[in-house]
Amino acid sequence: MAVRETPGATGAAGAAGVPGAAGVTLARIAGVSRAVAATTARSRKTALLAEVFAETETRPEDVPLVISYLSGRLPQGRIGIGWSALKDPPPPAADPVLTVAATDAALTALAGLKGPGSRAARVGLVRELLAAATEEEQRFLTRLLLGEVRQGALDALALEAVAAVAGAPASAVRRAVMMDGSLPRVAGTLFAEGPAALDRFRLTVGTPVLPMLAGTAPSVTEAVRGLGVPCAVEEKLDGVRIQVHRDGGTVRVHTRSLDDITDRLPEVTEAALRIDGDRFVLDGEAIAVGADGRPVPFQELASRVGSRTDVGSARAALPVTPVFFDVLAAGGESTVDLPADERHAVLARLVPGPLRVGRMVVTDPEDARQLAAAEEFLAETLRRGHEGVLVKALDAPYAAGRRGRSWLKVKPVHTLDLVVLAAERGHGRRTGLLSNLHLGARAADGGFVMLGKTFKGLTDETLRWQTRRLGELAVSDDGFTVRVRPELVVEIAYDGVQRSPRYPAGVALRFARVVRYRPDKRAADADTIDTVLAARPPDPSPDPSD
Ligand SMILES: Nc1ncnc2c1ncn2[C@@H]1O[C@H](COP(=O)(O)OP(=O)(O)OP(=O)(O)O)[C@@H](O)[C@H]1O
Repeated sequence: MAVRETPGATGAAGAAGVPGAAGVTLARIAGVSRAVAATTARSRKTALLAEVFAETETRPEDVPLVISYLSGRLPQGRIGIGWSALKDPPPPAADPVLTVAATDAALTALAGLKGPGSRAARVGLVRELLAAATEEEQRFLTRLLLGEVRQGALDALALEAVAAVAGAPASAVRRAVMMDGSLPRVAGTLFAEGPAALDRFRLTVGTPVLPMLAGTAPSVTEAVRGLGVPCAVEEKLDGVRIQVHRDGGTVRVHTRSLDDITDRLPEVTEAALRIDGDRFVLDGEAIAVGADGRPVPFQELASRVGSRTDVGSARAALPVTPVFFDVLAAGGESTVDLPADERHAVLARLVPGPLRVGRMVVTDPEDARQLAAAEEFLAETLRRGHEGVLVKALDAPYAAGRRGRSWLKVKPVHTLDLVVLAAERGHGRRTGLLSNLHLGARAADGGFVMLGKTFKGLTDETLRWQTRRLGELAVSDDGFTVRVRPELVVEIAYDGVQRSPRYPAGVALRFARVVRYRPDKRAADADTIDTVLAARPPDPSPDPSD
């Protein structure tokens, strides 16, 4: 494997970290990463990024890699390299000649190794890669491979920098990214082909786009008043988000993270084929309703969606129904830019009433009687066993992939989506299993702040699953606590927040318990420490578990 470019190929400019024909070096990325983290000024960060993007002019194929590495993502996803393979690096190279392209080639080769002996081969390849890296590059690479390069806010800055360098309006780049879901990919095309290529990133029936997400509001009244415009108040159904694409006789069903689950939910395909229309994209929720007419708990539904085997008997045991609340395309034409009330009119023409979410409309956000009716709608929705409501501004377009300010969810049960930072080995009945989870919220600097631990709420099946999964993510193990790459998101119920000097934020969760894992979320989607503190004021009573 050739991970080292010959110094002659990069020339003097290459040695200084500026790309020649061979491309951007890892040293350059490590330097920019450090400089961006060290400045708080947004404009300076954007300028630093624009500078490095401009250097890829002769090699636009490097742009996706530069963006991915700077934001701490590996295009290969998980590659099965843990701390043990990285802790004793070989002597570093003297000069920075390792390019991002060569690094990517090495990691692709490494990720492709499977089967017996592959672990040793992976370790061998990683050592070869490290040997080609300078000391600074080794440090960056190690952090990258362990998932420690976290630049949460980088994507928005990188988008502005990409637009500036390519001479395209930021709004056009943002739109393309919404449709494609990947800034690295959009930037690569933009740099290679110019701004006209952005037109290609349009919503097309058959290609999933990231769904629009909701913010949170403490009450219906505050949500409606906060939006300040006519709103729809819709049932919040507790199921699995589905995006259904029908193109003639072909239907594809995608999850919120764009996984294709068509084969697992045949009922959804059948329902989509019964709709009177042939080229459309619908956004909704797959729910399961019990014999009593109430929705069944999400966990049961999740195991149905998660299992690929024996769909037939799973379906017989727990049939699901799609319920739609938005339309992204109809008659083959994108509707995402239409305001929500027009989209709803399209939805109502296309989808029969029983397959549409229950809703009411508030025409005047200051009208006390309408607000009272909206509060009553929430109460009634909860009585029928649903989770809460979504309040949606009727004048807003569909903001794919964004936690829009025009959708606000209101639900009484507060849970947090936290990231598993580590797990302790269990004892007694749980010997041999990873049990007590260390839970972290996202911090402003891209890291995580630990807020507590829990081993409650875990079923035997979940314990076995998490032991296996956390083992794969392990970065260190002192025999008691296994630290992991911060990737798994878990939904936690809790009774409040209390002061606790033992935790870095000075607060800890009271009676935290696991509700469910959220495989549909990434660590970047987890709740922030600010959300946690805003949701529940610290309680001055001491931590009973201290
Ligand atoms: N009427 C509805 N409109 C939009 N989303 C709905 C609706 N009913 C249920 N949902 C679900 O609620 C989610 C919206 O909340 P949000 O975007 O915050 O996702 P989330 O973080 O998964 O929320 P939660 O954990 O509260 O379910 C959607 O992803 C969708 O799955």
